[in-house]
Amino acid sequence: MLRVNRVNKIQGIIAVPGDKSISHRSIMLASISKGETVIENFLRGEDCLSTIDCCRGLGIRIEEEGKKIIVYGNGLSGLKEPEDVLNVGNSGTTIRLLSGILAGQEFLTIITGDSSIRRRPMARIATPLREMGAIIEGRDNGRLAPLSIKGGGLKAIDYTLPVSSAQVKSAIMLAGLFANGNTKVTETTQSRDHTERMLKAFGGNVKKEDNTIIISKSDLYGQTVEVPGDISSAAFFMVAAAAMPGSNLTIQKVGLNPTRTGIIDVLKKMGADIEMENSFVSGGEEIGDIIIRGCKLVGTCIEKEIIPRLIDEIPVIAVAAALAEGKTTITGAEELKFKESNRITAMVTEMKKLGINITELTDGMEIEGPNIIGGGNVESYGDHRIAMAMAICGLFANDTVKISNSECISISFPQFEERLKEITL
Ligand SMILES: O=C(O)C1=C[C@@H](OP(=O)(O)O)[C@@H](O)[C@H](O)C1
Ligand SMILES: C=C(OP(=O)(O)O)C(=O)O
Repeated sequence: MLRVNRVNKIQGIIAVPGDKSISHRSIMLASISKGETVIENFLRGEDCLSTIDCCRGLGIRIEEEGKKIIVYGNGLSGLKEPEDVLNVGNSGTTIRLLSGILAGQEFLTIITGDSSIRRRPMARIATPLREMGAIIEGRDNGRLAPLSIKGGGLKAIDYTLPVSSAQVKSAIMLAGLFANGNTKVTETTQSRDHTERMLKAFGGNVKKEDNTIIISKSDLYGQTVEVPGDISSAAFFMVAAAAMPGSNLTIQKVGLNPTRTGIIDVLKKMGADIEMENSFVSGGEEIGDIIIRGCKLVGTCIEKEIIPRLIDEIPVIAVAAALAEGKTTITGAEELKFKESNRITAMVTEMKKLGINITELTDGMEIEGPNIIGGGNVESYGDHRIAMAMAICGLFANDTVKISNSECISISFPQFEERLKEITL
């Protein structure tokens, strides 16, 4: 149980842990590359540790040397049939991206995860991977994990994503590395493009024509990867500082890939005082410091087009909206129903418990502010982003906010409480 009390301001200079999406991808690409990959600032959150476990289960040697992770890649055809079921824990990114790699392997793998993973939709990856030639079975007529995957002999496909999802896009791209011909993936709304960027950095044959990515069989070579700070973790402190007048916070070396910076655009639209400094590029990813000064925010309208650029930040954006003057509407966000929890219902239910004026919509939510936030007991639903968003509510509440099942925070941000203590006065 995490207890959070009201504070007067947010102040300091901090760093947040490594980006979760980039950490997962660095282990997976390194595992199928030739030679060694050294990963710096890898996120030691439970989800990324699950990716390490799964790749070890596929016969890859992965070692921790001080702060670095070293992966001894075996090349494109160097994975081995696992002796046991692979378990991704709570990580959707692990099961979906790894399924793309497993579709390229002639051996059998059975892959599963925790109760949340076993409820999340897998047909979105199984359908295109089957079209490429992989044999994938699962519960509910092949739609739910555990999944069994037997691949090999893949053929390239030309696929338009029916939902905007970087996980589905990446699964097809990774399978495309093992397929004969040019695999094409088209997306109507741009989702995070870390797989495209990292594949290029590892020597992969990948190019983009308009909104279509084209990939073909190519050897990958081990690299040094410097993982930027996770903007999705930074978002919790960004909202706290932006909405609390008198605050002044610097978050150093955060990933500023434009496919991830929707949170900055939205907070600015809400009147927040945010600046970026010391920008540089490493491994094809933009990195920089974010400086936030607190002020009064105003409500805004968030629609479908921007959702993929801030999908994981919506729970904490709802908190910013509760503190802002006027109405905030979030629509076109149905995908939130398929995350670790149904994040629309979870945020609406829990914020209501603290007296916040919030209404559930079929594809989002509507929040009328500003609210006087009360204390009380709230639930995390075992969802790290819900737990941290509710903790940010506590910083503004007139009594203690107690979040049960808050251990799940270690899935993406094990040092969340420590960092929060460092910046609150
Ligand atoms: O590719 C990734 O690393 C991720 C993609 C997003 O999921 P979807 O692809 O399901 O939108 C996001 O919500 C998740 O936290 C990480
Ligand atoms: C949805 C998330 O992750 P995943 O899909 O990897 O479980 C998240 O981190 O918010």
